[in-house]
Amino acid sequence: MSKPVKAAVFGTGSWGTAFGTVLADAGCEVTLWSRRPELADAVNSTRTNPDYLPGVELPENLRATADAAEAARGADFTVLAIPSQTLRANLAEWTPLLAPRTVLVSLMKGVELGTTMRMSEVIEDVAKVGRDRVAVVTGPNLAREIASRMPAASVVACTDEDVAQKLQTACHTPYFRPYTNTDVVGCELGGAVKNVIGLAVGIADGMGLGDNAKGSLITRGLAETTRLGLAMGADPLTFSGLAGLGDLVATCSSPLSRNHTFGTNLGKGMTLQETIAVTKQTAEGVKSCESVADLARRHGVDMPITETVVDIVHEGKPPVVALKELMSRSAKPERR
Ligand SMILES: NC(=O)c1ccc[n+]([C@@H]2O[C@H](COP(=O)([O-])OP(=O)(O)OC[C@H]3O[C@@H](n4cnc5c(N)ncnc54)[C@H](O)[C@@H]3O)[C@@H](O)[C@H]2O)c1
Ligand SMILES: O=P(O)(O)OC[C@H](O)CO
Repeated sequence: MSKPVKAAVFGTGSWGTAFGTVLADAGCEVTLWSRRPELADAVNSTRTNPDYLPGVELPENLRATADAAEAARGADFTVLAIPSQTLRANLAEWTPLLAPRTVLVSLMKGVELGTTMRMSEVIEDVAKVGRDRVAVVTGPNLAREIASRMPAASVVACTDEDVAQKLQTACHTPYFRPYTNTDVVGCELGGAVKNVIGLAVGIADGMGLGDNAKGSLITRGLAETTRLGLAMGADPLTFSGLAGLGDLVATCSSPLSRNHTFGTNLGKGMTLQETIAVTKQTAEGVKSCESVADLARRHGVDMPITETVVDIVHEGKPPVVALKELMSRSAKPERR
């Protein structure tokens, strides 16, 4: 009998715990690394994650530890599920502990501030591994639904198709259907930019602008994501797939999305500080809107919705003023 696949998941937040559950349900032996020992103890003693996924029963073959070395030991897959902006510092600490041939898997949907690096690039840079040892999981995957074993499809991206297929097998369950893709650039951009568009749609919802506005923002948001992707060498078809359109639809329609909810609060008139105070979990678009806008400028790509989100979130522009400016941009053909 072959040995079970071992997975270490760094991050016991919503998605780390939910994806760890997927891996465990698919037959892997899973160890979650938790920053706080008391959360690791709670996971092991109650078989739940009371802080992030209360009420969801966790599988027996998933356990937690606050000891990073213990989590990393012998892992075939080392999954990273922490905020994008802390990845570099966290991974620098964990790199000496990694199992020799482990595949590093990013669950994160963000772009690093300052460097404008995608998460897989940060991983290659810090852990000094080739891109064939780095994979990305992305798509319409709201953690709470997946932890409740509700059906979803996803994308497992790696430049090495064999590695993508191994991870696909490791996380395939009756409720979680992963597809492989070798377009890592497109898959990561789809995931990071949808958070920014999710903020924009949330703002529009909070302002009560209606479903036509939502449909327009999703579609034009996808157009600007695709423009950026093309400039960065991504396959444009990736953006009509799960990592692009699929994730945008889920994020922009769900009250479970932190980015959508964050935007809704801003659109209703809460200040940035008030909105941050009521947001308990990672809403990546709040920081990544700046790095995505930076990336767009570096590639000479026009991203008006992203720029508008930056203006509202970071420059304090009132949403009504931003809306007026967005709508009064010069008229142009749809495909440019
Ligand atoms: N929640 C979802 O539905 C979902 C789905 C797909 C992708 N993602 C992405 O996954 C990533 C993680 O999101 P999440 O939902 O699990 O967030 P979360 O806020 O629920 O959990 C974040 C985890 O990171 C830990 N953490 C926070 N700051 C840290 C630091 N400085 N050092 C080490 N650990 C730290 C927290 O303790 C927590 O365990 C994000 O990039 C997000 O966009 C989330
Ligand atoms: O809660 P959000 O806004 O981070 O979205 C969660 C997932 O990325 C949806 O696929």
